[in-house]
Amino acid sequence: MGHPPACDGPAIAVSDLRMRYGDKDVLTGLDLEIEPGGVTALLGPNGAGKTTTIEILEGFRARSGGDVRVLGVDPVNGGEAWRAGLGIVLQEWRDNGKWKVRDLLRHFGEYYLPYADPWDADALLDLVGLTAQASQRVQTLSGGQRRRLDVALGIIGRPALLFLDEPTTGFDPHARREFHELIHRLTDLDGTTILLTTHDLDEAEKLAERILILAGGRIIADGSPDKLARSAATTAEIKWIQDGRLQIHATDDATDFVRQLLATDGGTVTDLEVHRASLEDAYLTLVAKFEAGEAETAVDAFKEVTT
Ligand SMILES: Nc1ncnc2c1ncn2[C@@H]1O[C@H](COP(=O)(O)OP(=O)(O)OP(=O)(O)O)[C@@H](O)[C@H]1O
Repeated sequence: MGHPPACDGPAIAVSDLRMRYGDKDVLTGLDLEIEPGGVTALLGPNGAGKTTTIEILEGFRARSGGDVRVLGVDPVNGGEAWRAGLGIVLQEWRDNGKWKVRDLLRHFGEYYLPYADPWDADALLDLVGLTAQASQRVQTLSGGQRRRLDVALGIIGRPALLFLDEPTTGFDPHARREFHELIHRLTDLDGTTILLTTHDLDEAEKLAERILILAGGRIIADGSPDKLARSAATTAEIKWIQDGRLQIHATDDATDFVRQLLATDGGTVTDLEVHRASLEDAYLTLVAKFEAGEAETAVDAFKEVTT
């Protein structure tokens, strides 16, 4: 027994998902399909509806309309066995402070016994890098250690699908890098499907092979970080040093420009750098276009480079 029963089809299948709070439409027809395995990042400005979407997928929130299947089941009807297939790491929770780390993990692991073969607490502590803290009380952990414990609690039942809501908020760069390695290990080791929300574009680029951008109540862009970055601007910035002076040039054809530069410079060019638009550039451009009412232009620009 490894994973709890997973489905054969997509891990997540959503069509025409709608959510209205009072008279405010937050989701207005969201379509989404995620195949098992890999990391998908859900991005979007504050208030776009990321948490709402994730909560609907987790079965914590009833939707206003549309069709949703998570591990083949409508979350509204998801029973305990279905829930055991999900791992959930919420934005922040501060319970269980007096528990010792290993004891808390063992305790949580027992809940999964009817459905799955949970991680052994010590093996999991090793995986998340908390072996040295095993006998400490939870309230004495640092922020980064606490977050790693949150992840351990989220994955102890070997979920087929893991939701991470802004997992590295408040991490220092070292803790962030360790966390990213942990996420890679999870997908490599267990084939876990991961859906994460983040405001950190750099993190999305490092972790996810697929990026979804939510704005105006639906997904306005969907593709790899690389393709998304290229959608924003085809212009590259080229920097180099020549005769001891920094030179900067913007061009649509970086390869051709560099070829010509090197062919004609007589060997004096050094420190050559080609800078393409980053995912952050692409994201900000897309969302700005969207908010300026140029939704279709923004989406079309993205489609051009992804199809
Ligand atoms: N229970 C609720 N009742 C009424 N409105 C809500 C409720 N929950 C969320 N909203 C509203 O729905 C919109 C989307 O909120 P949500 O938290 O899903 O966005 P988000 O994309 O996760 O935002 P953030 O990036 O700030 O976390 C916001 O305008 C929010 O005020």
